[in-house]
Amino acid sequence: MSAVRCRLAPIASSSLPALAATSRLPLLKSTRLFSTNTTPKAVTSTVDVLGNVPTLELQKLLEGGHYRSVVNLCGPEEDYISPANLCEKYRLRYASLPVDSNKLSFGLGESLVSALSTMPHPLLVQCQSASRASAAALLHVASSPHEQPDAGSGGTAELSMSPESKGTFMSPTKALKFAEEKELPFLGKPPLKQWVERYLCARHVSLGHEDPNLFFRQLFDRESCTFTYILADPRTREGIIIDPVLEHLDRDLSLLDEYGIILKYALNTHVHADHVTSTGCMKARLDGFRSVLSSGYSSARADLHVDHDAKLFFGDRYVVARSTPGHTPGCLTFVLDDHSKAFTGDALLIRGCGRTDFQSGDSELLYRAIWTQIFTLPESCLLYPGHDYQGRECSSVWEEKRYNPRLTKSLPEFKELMANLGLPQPKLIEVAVPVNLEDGMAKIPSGELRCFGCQG
Ligand SMILES: N[C@@H](CCC(=O)N[C@@H](CSS)C(=O)NCC(=O)O)C(=O)O
Repeated sequence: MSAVRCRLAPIASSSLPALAATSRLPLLKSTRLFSTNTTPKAVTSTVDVLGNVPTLELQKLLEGGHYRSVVNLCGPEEDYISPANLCEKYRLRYASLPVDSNKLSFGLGESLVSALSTMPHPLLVQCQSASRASAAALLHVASSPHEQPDAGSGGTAELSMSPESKGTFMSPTKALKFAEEKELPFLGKPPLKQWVERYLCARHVSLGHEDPNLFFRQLFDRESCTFTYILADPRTREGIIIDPVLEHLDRDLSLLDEYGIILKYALNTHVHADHVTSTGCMKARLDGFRSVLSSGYSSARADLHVDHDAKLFFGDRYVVARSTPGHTPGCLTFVLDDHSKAFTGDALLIRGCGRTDFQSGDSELLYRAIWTQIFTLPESCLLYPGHDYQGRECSSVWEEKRYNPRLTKSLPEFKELMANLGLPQPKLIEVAVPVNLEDGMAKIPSGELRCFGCQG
């Protein structure tokens, strides 16, 4: 609440000065025009928004006994008719939460959501033009499950929460659709609209992902900037590892041991060109699991080749393989059963994507795969890439659909861009590709296959 001034007026005592209170009402300080939003607009059944209106009109609204509280978003420097005295007169709760359109922050959104949910309803939210008020009301709707339209309570099915979204927070797209249907005035103010979108996105992707039925760790290799992931069912202790790196075999085996994980599968999202997988060597050190690669690499070595839609179970949980070719022909994205997380390998990177200039890469295939197989996941789905070169850890479908500078281009523009990236070849490509085609094994002079690296 530190970002805003919040003054909650106590419910007035029984001895209310009648006419005296009216005479204390501040006069209009200038000839500023009143808002065009002079009648309350219902955002929900208990939250209305209103612009700046003349005292008598405000009085008529508040004396009727309908509202139980008023939240005023105007700052002290603005010309407006303060509802404070009228609230005192009619024994309504009153809060002043100035919203400066030049200082819109996440914290401000949190304060507004908190105020609008705790003030007694029916509630009137007011500002000059009802723009800030309608933005605040939308944040409240998106954050409050009981305020959200759903099929069961007469709302449109399209606006209802998807079962995959699990949490109680409305998706940014649904919330904005709701705002459009209601013709909320903030939509006409770009800074307010952008603030609302960003607040909704940040809340939406950060909620509902703490899953007590999933053990999850993200690990990093600084040399190749590769991410490795461990997932397990905490009940059965069965788990998987995705894209393990040879140099970290000891680290990963120790962690699996310390976590008490019974490894079922070691998955490679594709045949890597920049580092050697540890899946082959891991098999020399740990029993009971199978290495996995796409059936797109039918001649490559792996214990299991999987097709698009294959489910890989660990305990009661599973990931589904989705074919996302383009960086290489056999790239897979592994999607968690509840669509809360997806492991995109080198198909989709944060604000980027895998290069398509070697290993039979195909930029058109990649573009189509990302749009059809990844961007169709719920917007709240967290995306965990195979690499990040700029210190980022994860993203979401919502973010990448809007902010990925490559994938937001048209297909012809994307193809043009990908054909001219001009990146140097990965330093290890000549070594890594042949070894990874053998599941991280290498032929020793006698022709036998041994673990690459340990040669054991
Ligand atoms: N400098 C690294 C290789 C960097 C690189 O080419 N990364 C690949 C994924 S690993 S094959 C990629 O697709 N990058 C896309 C991009 O836009 O950066 C090395 O020498 O190993």
